[in-house]
Amino acid sequence: MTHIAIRHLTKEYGAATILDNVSVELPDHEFCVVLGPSGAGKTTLLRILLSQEAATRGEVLIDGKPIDSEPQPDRGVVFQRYSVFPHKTVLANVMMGPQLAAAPVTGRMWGQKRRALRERALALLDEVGLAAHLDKYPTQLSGGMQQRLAIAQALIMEPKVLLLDEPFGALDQSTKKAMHRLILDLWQKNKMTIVMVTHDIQEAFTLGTRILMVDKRRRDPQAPEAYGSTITEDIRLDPAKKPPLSVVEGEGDGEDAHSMRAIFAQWRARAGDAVISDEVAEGLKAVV
Ligand SMILES: Nc1ncnc2c1ncn2[C@@H]1O[C@H](COP(=O)(O)OP(=O)(O)OP(=O)(O)O)[C@@H](O)[C@H]1O
Repeated sequence: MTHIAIRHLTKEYGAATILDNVSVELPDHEFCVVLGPSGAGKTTLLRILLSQEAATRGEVLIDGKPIDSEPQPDRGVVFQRYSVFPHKTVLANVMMGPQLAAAPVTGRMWGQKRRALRERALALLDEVGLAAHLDKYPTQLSGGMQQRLAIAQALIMEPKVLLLDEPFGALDQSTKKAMHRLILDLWQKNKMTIVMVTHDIQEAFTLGTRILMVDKRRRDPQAPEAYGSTITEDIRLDPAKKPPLSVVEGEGDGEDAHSMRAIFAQWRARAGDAVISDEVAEGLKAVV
């Protein structure tokens, strides 16, 4: 069970307010997708969830306990790029995290423990489709393969929460689709709670059980940094009743709330209220 509670979270950098009083509860096994304009504070929110940044005010609780002030293996992360070790092979990359956790200085592990870890790493690499590339280095892999490796690297730590910061943003469409199938499969199997940032509305609808829009509610043209972002839309999607993705068309790129609302409206018009939960239908009445 992994329940995330974000309570009255505010983040300021000097005089600039980035996040302003953000509160949300994410139940166990939620696949939460965060959309919002560039600079809205999406990555900042992920970094706070990861303890790479401290909140100015407010708190984050996982299963009722405030998160540790340092990054811990209970929360894994995959960024858009550069999260694998370039000088290590695929297999060594995946074994590295548990080795460093067991022996922070040397990163070495011996005997039975090492054999067990190797077995686990091999199974995971098989799951993400990299079993045939164990001895390659990241530069010898395609972008999609590098992201598969980054996902395996995060999952070997058995995180309760997986944080994804535009992990598929740099991939071509067909690789992206394959990665979507993979991440949904891993999410089901591993029963983790996922929080993912993306600019891609189609991706949000494909993957999410919950979509949060992060944006400013108030703007002062004279003082653009005066107000921070908060959650302006909170949509629950019932995975059992999702329409085919072809229903989610539109030009929106997740950059603005307006295009997202237009897509919700279009989705409802084509698919009907039956495909969305009552709660979502209520939410839609409010925004459309
Ligand atoms: N360490 C920092 N010091 C000062 N300002 C920062 C710092 N980190 C982020 N910011 C500012 O916080 C704001 C939000 O940045 P963040 O990266 O969270 O936005 P984002 O929504 O993820 O944007 P994008 O979609 O473009 O990636 C930006 O204005 C950024 O300049």
